Amino acid sequence: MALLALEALEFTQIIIYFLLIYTAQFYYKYFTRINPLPGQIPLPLLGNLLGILFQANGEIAEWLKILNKKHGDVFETYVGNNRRVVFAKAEYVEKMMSPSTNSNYIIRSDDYPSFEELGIKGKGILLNNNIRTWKYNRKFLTQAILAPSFSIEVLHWTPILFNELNGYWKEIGENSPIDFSVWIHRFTTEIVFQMTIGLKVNSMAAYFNKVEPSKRKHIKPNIEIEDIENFADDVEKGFDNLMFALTYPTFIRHTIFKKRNQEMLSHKRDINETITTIIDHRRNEIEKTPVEEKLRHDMITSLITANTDRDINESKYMDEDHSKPIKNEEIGQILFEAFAGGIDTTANLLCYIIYYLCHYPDVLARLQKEIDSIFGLDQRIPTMEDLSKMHYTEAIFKECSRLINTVKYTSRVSSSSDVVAGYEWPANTTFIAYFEGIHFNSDHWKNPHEFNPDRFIGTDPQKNTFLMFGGGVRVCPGRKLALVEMKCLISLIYRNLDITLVDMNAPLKLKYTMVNTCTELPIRVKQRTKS
Ligand code: HEM
Repeated sequence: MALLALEALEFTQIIIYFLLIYTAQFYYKYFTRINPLPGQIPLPLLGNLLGILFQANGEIAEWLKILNKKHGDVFETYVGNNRRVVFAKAEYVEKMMSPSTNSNYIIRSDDYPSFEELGIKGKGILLNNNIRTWKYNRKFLTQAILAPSFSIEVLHWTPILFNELNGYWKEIGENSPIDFSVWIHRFTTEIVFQMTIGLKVNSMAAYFNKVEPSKRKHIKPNIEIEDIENFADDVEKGFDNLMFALTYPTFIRHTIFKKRNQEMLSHKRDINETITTIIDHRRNEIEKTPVEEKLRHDMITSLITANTDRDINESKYMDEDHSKPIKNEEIGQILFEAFAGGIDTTANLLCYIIYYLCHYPDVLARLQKEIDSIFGLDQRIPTMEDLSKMHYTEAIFKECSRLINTVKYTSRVSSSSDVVAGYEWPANTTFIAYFEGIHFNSDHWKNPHEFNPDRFIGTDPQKNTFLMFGGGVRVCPGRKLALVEMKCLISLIYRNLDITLVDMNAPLKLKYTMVNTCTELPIRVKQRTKS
């Protein structure tokens, strides 16, 4: 018995010694780190997690805002034991935002252990740090969405789906509040699915049935996947999960938040299953299509047929690693990122735009004047030429993005040592370009907190002072698609509708995950009568 107690004591002592040595080592490394910057002193393993949880409500973006206010344009923060150097000034992010393919800043982040757990390590585009596969996958996405035919398709589908949306709004009537945030996520889901897999998923119809059960519509499913119409919710949950995975160190996720971690993994498995069914469905269709018959030209077909006998891709990207057909799991991750990028970012930005237009009637009047000058009383569908004339509309989009920031920051890891912001940094340093800080920096913007779309009229912002879509080699590949879709939709909305907020005093309700999500935006919709 005494021997056992002695052994237990020894074991406890060993653990205590180990912790003391670990902590001493951690703080030795911390206090002798290269280029010490202001920031909160980290705890071993936890980094600044306590500050993030208790001062910033668990949101890293909010934490950066607090540090930016306290320490200025250059500071540091810790995620677990890993240091992040943060910049909130255009000059400092210049190298990170270099478009050169020889850039030292191609890698977005280090590989978190959660990437392996989620099965996304080295896959897809957004968080893929394997430069070879990232390049290949990105080329596929950009080839599909930057082709002029893709924009033409967006112009074709946006009015059709707007008419469907407005049909439901007419039935709901002008006196009942409508949650624009939910409807617009449903709308962008429908557009993205149409553009990437060529299928209607009845996202808006299903929501109409939910809010107006007495007027239920019959929904004819195009693909037998349970709950596919609610995919926008999956995307939101996916971003929330990713943020959880990026915020909490592994041992915390596996202990205190074990249940939450399991939910995250189970949600990812469900999404994978849904996307695999979508891919199998299309594979089947392709197999059944006679060889002499042309295949539909959409993103999923381009991914499935790549490097096969039925390859529909005009230009072939091949290297020693990529001469074989793309595997299902890789196709799935690329598709998911196209869905996620296309659904959430655009939908949330449209919420900010509607909110600001309701609060600034003079800006709305100028937008309406621009739209009327392009379209008059003509109800024709917008063309690319029409969209190219919508300068004031685009300025509004930019000003809303500057003030609300759909994405508040991005990161890059240096591949070799470099001088940044006047300091020499070793290779493998992680830098954060804090967009929100840059967008509010009074060195770059006059009266930065004022809503003024005119600041984007007639002059281009100084280099790297406006980073709505990020920059450099990892700039958002969906930027053109997003602008075409949003201009087309806004022109349709304000040619046909008068929109008012249910509560003019309510602030915009936002929650930051990987994107700045508008959680609710109750509006009233009145059909516009033109005289
Ligand atoms: C208003 C709409 C959008 C905004 C504000 C937005 C913003 C951004 C930002 C800030 C980044 C990070 C860039 C960087 O690190 O420098 C990004 C990356 C990305 N976006 Fe978008 N985005 C939008 C729409 C889209 C759409 C429609 C798609 C897809 C169809 C998309 C797909 C992606 C992908 C795949 C990446 C990762 C690129 C890479 O790592 O190489 N985004 N986006």
